[in-house]
Amino acid sequence: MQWGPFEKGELKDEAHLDAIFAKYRPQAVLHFAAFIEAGESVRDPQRFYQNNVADSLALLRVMQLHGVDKIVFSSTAAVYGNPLYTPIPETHPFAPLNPYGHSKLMVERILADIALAKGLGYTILRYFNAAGADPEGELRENHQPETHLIPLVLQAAYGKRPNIAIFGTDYDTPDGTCIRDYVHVADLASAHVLALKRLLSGSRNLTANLGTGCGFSVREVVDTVARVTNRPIPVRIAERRPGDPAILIADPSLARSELGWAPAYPELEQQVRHAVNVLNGTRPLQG
Ligand SMILES: NC(=O)c1ccc[n+]([C@@H]2O[C@H](COP(=O)([O-])OP(=O)(O)OC[C@H]3O[C@@H](n4cnc5c(N)ncnc54)[C@H](O)[C@@H]3O)[C@@H](O)[C@H]2O)c1
Ligand SMILES: O=c1ccn([C@@H]2O[C@H](COP(=O)(O)OP(=O)(O)O[C@H]3O[C@H](CO)[C@H](O)[C@H](O)[C@H]3O)[C@@H](O)[C@H]2O)c(=O)[nH]1
Repeated sequence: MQWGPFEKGELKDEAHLDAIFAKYRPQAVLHFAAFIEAGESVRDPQRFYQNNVADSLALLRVMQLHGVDKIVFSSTAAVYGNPLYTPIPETHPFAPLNPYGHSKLMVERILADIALAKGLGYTILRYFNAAGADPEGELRENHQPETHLIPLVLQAAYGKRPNIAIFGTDYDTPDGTCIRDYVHVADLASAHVLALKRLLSGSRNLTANLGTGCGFSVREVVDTVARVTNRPIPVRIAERRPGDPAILIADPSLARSELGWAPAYPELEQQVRHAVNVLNGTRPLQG
């Protein structure tokens, strides 16, 4: 893999952003930076709104200063809240359950308003559950603290935690546990490349879901990790986690038709295999 230059900085440091824009003269921005832990956003909403909304405004100010008028923004399925129906199309009503989801929806609104007022070109990508790891074995996720299901199940498989807690087994789903649409991080990356090319070609603004359209339950995730790692996984049944919808499955048809996007790694097993390969420092074995 060939990497571009890396500059570390804070969105709110407008002088630094200004220098970076002057140095590289970008044509467009891919905006991933955000606080992402929903539970933390409930405990400290101001910090989330400051970081995710106010600091995004700082980025948009610097973009405008440098005449950069194209942006791809990382949004989330959390804007839909508890879905009224699945699969979820982009036209589904918004009802975020926490400040994290609200903060993303606010930035979506800001982008649409600036597009109307100043002609900003944008693509908003609403990811469902990001999963997997770099298929080439170089990159993986590393959250501190980790709250996402798949990396936690992997920790349980390798004895780095005593067990995995399943948050609720009484949901209205076939096995009683929550269902999510896991989308491989490499497929998220390819959607960004397609979105960027489309934006640069002057196409109209777009808001699109990124998911596979298939759902897997928490138990299915645990079973898949057990199968891939060939290790037993101690499970603890726990209370429901507040704010968790029973089922979140994307209708990804807009991303397919508008971006020509089709996930290369829609299978949960393959996503888990890539995460395991990187975790163990091994190069990809299969697929
Ligand atoms: N992981 C998922 O399942 C998921 C799902 C939907 C949407 N998203 C969105 O995708 C994006 C990336 O998520 P991720 O899972 O890689 O999260 P992450 O926490 O691994 O990465 C976010 C990065 O942004 C940086 N950052 C945060 N605020 C910043 C600021 N003000 N200035 C500069 N840097 C800042 C953090 O230091 C971190 O490196 C986020 O916008 C998130 O909301 C993620
Ligand atoms: O220890 C755990 C951790 C999670 N879960 C369950 O596993 C499922 C997935 O949970 P994650 O925390 O991995 O992911 P979320 O669905 O909560 O949220 C993720 O996807 C959302 C969009 O779908 C948001 O974007 C959010 O930022 C992102 O973390 C949920 O049903 C959750 O209750 C457990 O049972 N035990």
